[in-house]
Amino acid sequence: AFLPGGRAASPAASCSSIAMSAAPVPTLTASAAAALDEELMAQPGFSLDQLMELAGLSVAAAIEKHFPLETHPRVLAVCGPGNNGGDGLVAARHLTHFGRSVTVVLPKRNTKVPIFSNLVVQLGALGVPVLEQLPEGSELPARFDVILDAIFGFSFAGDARPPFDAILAALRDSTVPVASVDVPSGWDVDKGDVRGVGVRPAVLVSLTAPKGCAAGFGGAHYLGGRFVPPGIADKYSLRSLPAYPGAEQVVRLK
Ligand SMILES: NC(=O)C1=CN([C@@H]2O[C@H](COP(=O)(O)OP(=O)(O)OC[C@H]3O[C@@H](n4cnc5c(N)ncnc54)[C@H](O)[C@@H]3O)[C@@H](O)[C@H]2O)[C@@H](O)CC1
Ligand SMILES: [K+]
Repeated sequence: AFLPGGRAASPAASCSSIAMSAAPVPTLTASAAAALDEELMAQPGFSLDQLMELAGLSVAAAIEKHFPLETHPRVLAVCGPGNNGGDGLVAARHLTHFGRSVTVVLPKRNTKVPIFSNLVVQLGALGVPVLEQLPEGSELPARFDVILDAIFGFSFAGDARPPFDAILAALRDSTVPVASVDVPSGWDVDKGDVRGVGVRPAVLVSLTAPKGCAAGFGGAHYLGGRFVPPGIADKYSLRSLPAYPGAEQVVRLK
């Protein structure tokens, strides 16, 4: 089921579209995604905590749908220094409540913004190990059934700096299936894996709307982040995104 088509793009929208299912799915450029994010907080007055909670819940729901608990009980959530990493911390908490055995890797702790410290405390209360370093690449297949890539999202730019460069390389080489949050880490947000150094996810969970890089993604593609009001959907030409069925937190695009 698709919502009625969107109106003409506003200058701020910077949207294009990708043909992935029955109808073209609109995409956001990195700059439009950042502007939309700010607008959600300024106009309907969402707090970052609210958006991050819904985003992380969507990610956990996608993992729950795609990777059965019986075959994929052990999840490694690798979390970066920004809000993409925050989504990963939230998803790790929900996945633990869903019955998964979750381990978090958080190489750079954000101690300045209380949201992040609180998320780490919440994981501690659930007994989730929070590591500073990625386990050896050779250990990953024996210890984990799925890796959540919450390293970088739509604000990533340039070459990944240490220690994330080595982490990206290890995930890229691993045989453990990767599920990426919003953007496959290491990919150019608008153009895709142009440098050939990014992760190679089996699953992508786009938040709010797919970013331009999703056009080059061949795996299972979900949309989550169920918080966009009609006025903002119109402004960014997102009206033609698929509707979420019932109480679902994700909808599969491909
Ligand atoms: N409206 C939305 O779409 C929402 C987005 N959220 C998430 O927020 C993400 C964007 O968050 P942010 O803007 O905090 O940015 P990111 O999480 O994409 O990354 C920013 C961090 O990465 C670092 N960084 C950037 N390039 C780097 C490089 N080359 N090497 C090493 N470090 C680098 C920056 O210094 C910063 O610490 C989205 O992708 C999504 O996952 C959600 O949390 C909330 C709602
Ligand atoms: K990511």
